[in-house]
Amino acid sequence: MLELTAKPLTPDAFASFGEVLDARTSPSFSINAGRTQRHHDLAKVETLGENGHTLINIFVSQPVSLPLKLTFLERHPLGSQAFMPLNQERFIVVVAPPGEAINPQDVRAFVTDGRQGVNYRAGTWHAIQSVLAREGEFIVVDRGGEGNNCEEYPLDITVTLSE
Ligand SMILES: NC(=O)N[C@@H](O)C(=O)O
Ligand code: NI
Repeated sequence: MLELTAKPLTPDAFASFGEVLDARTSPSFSINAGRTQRHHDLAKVETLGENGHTLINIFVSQPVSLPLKLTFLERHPLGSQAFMPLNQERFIVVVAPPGEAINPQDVRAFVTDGRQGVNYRAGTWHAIQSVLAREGEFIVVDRGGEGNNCEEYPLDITVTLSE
């Protein structure tokens, strides 16, 4: 059993797994006659394989209980997957680097602060969406198309929050 304490999510700590989506830490430029700041091109959307194309989805998820007990991580080899909360929901992120096997020492657990989203790079191992405290609504941008784009890797992980 791998036991992890989730740490606050930061762009640097997450850089090898994908991108953090956050208007507070990303550059922007003014559009719409100055009424809007555009935080432009924040993450790489990958849609690989046959008929690969981008999907825009809404996930409505029930909260997880803590400590979070995981029995697997999953990956999407053919595409990236981004989650952005619509109502400042916090969620737990558990990731491991792309590869055919997971080294338990490389698994990392993070917790978001409500203003952050994530984009998992294609092939990054991750826990399925794990929203905290209340039902959560998320914009999810990922890949549609042919082929199997969801693989699971059995791994028992318990995640706690330090707070
Ligand atoms: N299966 C699905 O659409 N969602 C998962 O990939 C997830 O990461 O939550
Ligand atoms: Ni996923």
